[in-house]
Amino acid sequence: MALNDKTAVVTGAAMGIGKAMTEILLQNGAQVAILDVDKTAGERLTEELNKRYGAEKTLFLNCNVESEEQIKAAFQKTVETFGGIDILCNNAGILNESTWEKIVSINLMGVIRGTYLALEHMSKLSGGRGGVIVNTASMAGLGPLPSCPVYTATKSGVVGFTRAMAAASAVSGYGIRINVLCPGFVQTDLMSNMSARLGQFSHLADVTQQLIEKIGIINVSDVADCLLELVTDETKNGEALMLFRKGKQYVTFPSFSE
Ligand SMILES: NC(=O)C1=CN([C@@H]2O[C@H](COP(=O)(O)OP(=O)(O)OC[C@H]3O[C@@H](n4cnc5c(N)ncnc54)[C@H](O)[C@@H]3O)[C@@H](O)[C@H]2O)C=CC1
Ligand SMILES: CCCCCC(=O)CC\C=C/C=C/C=C/[C@@H](O)[C@@H](O)CCCC(=O)O
Repeated sequence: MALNDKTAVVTGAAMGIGKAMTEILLQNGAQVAILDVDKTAGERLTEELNKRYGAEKTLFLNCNVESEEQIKAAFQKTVETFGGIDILCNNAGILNESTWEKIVSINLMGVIRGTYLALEHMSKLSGGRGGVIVNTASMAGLGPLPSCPVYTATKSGVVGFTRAMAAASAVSGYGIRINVLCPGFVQTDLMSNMSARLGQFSHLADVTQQLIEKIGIINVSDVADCLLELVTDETKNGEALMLFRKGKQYVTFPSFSE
């Protein structure tokens, strides 16, 4: 899939991995709606990107993925501005084991909300052009991170939701491919103040630090490169792409169909 003049929506796009996703999509010719709950950071980034890529290429929309209403309004504005939606990156996420219901609401329910609302614009069954959805999970969605049980649960949920939705899309004829990214540790703000983010599991911060040293930390640009692969490679649907310092790998899951 060539990205020239395609329209992408990225959630949690004001910084970190979402910002890098936005940049790689712009570099490849897409126009991008930048959705984020942080208005100051979102507006600052948009101003910077406007200078580099042209004001008609980006649109900042203040949006909390906990709110169905706000997502709905943001998608509507994107469609009015750019004429449709071809690519959705459900990327917004947090790590704070103390506010566990909020992690579920943002990391898992935010992905489900975003996907269902985007189908109304993207699905060929409802007059859309089809396209591709990429969800950001984590390596923690493939194997447990003992210091973050709820974060692990949300990311496992995102992996399962993506794979089921990809199969539903293929069988139903939505014309949408749906894939999931599973990065290991990435250098972003989410990795700061780790002990505080672990809540009642802060005593496991050292164990996590050892795992970080063992598997390494990657850069946001490594994740953005993998996003581009999942967006452009039209053979990929229902795939989980894991990446950490050692490299990237499509995950093989057990099959129960035979
Ligand atoms: N940093 C890491 O080591 C890894 C991060 N991830 C995942 O990548 C995604 C992005 O994380 P990072 O860039 O590292 O974090 P970050 O903290 O650097 O950036 C997250 C962005 O999401 C926004 N955001 C937070 N809550 C939101 C909400 N309710 N609605 C809309 N926007 C919201 C923030 O304002 C921020 O701009 C998350 O889903 C995270 O779980 C996955 C694997 C590793
Ligand atoms: C605490 C910071 C979380 C950062 C956000 C992430 O999503 C990063 C997740 C990165 C890696 C997860 C790896 C999970 C590994 C498990 O499968 C398990 O093998 C680890 C068991 C502990 C160990 O072997 O030491």
